[in-house]
Amino acid sequence: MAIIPNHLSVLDYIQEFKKLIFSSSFNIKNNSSPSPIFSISCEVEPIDPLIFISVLQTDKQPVFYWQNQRKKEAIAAIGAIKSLNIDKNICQQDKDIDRFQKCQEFINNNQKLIHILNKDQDNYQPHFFTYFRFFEQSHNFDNKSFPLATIFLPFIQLIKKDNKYSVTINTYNQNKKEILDYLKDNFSEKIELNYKVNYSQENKINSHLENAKYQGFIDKVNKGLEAIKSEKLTKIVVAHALEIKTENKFNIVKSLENLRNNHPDCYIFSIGNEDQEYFIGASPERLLSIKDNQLVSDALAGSAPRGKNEDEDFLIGNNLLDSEKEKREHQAVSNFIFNQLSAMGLQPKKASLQLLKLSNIQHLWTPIYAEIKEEINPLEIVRQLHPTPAVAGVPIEVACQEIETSEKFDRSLYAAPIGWLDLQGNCEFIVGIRSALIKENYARLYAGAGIVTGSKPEQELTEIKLKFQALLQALI
Ligand SMILES: C=C(O[C@H]1C=CC=C(C(=O)O)[C@@H]1O)C(=O)O
Repeated sequence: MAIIPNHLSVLDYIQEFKKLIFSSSFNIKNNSSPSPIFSISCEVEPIDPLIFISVLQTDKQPVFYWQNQRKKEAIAAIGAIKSLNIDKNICQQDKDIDRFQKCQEFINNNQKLIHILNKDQDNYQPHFFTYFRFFEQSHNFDNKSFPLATIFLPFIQLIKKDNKYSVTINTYNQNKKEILDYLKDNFSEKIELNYKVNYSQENKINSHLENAKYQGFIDKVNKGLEAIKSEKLTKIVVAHALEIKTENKFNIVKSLENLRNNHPDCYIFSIGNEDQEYFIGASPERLLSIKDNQLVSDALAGSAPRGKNEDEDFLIGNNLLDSEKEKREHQAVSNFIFNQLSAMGLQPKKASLQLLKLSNIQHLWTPIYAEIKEEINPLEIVRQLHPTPAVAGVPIEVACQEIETSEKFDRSLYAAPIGWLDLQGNCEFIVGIRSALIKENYARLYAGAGIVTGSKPEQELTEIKLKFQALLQALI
């Protein structure tokens, strides 16, 4: 029996649909209950994932969005039918807790409960969404912010691949027809008709909370150079936080749209938690992707600005490729990824060193490939790869200790893994750089730069200013 009465207005339709998928009447409150979860997928007409989120998101629900224009891919997920948050207290009780392993166990336990009701939609499987803080233990923790690790299976997910769009609903309600009726009834159009654009409000920066903004960064670079000179380490990635307050609340959707327009070669991402706190950004760095057992990881380090014209750009790119100092900074990353994958029994292969040209900056880039022959948990690989020397340094442990003492702010999710995993062992993780933590009218923007022997504080400052500028342009 079709459940949608003919008289439903477009607005009612959305309310009814939200009630159906988020409603507690079908939800078993106890998270440990082994109740079966039914997963229903359906191809839908094209819909902008940002509009999808804006219309369907309700308060107190986590959201996950990412989009890569160059790859013609996007994912959006809302709500959590199952979730696990690993917070600081759990780790204080049990020091040996491995947050990556716990998340993998969460997947293993829950995937047994998932019944895929329409197997014909093979390409569109339910995904788990997950993200981590940079540090497992840190005295800089801001308690109210995101937990050490989060993983969830959403109530609803949209996937765009090339020009195909699909919606997956995970529910305790096994009435597949009822849900499919909604999805097949001009779903995308009805969502779009409900979208209210809120672009009118101008926003202005009220105050820069951090007055001695950049001197602190120069000091940290000099401290890093001293540690390198004393042979404590050979590389350190020094990050800086720029805190701003604006007159009005940040418009997250508008900011993401700006990021998407300005950075078509990056992964644009947004994670929102139940407290309406967001972590958003435009990252060029893929930590890991696995598709049909083929693994790819990007070593990305060594930077230069883009030229004002083609000739200048070509020259700057060539200088970057020839720079002994930039190559050293880069190789620390490619060697680390190569060695970590080898230590796991994989046989990685490095592609040749190349340039990744983004709209505002260019990087040295080495893609690294490996075939996964035996069963290795994707999250175990993530654990082995995080943090890379592109965001920490060499040796990793010493660099992390230095970072902790010299940085006075909470890195939170900055420079840490963000990603999804499906039920067939495919996954994709990015590194959460070029990012900002936002709540209402407050934002903390993050940018970092790798320091090795020969690094010049003023040049590193120019690099992080370039990174901040790109974010600020999108946020305000
Ligand atoms: C740590 C950041 O970038 C890393 C990734 C690529 C290039 C980098 C560099 O050249 O310093 C950094 O290692 C950041 O943007 O916050």
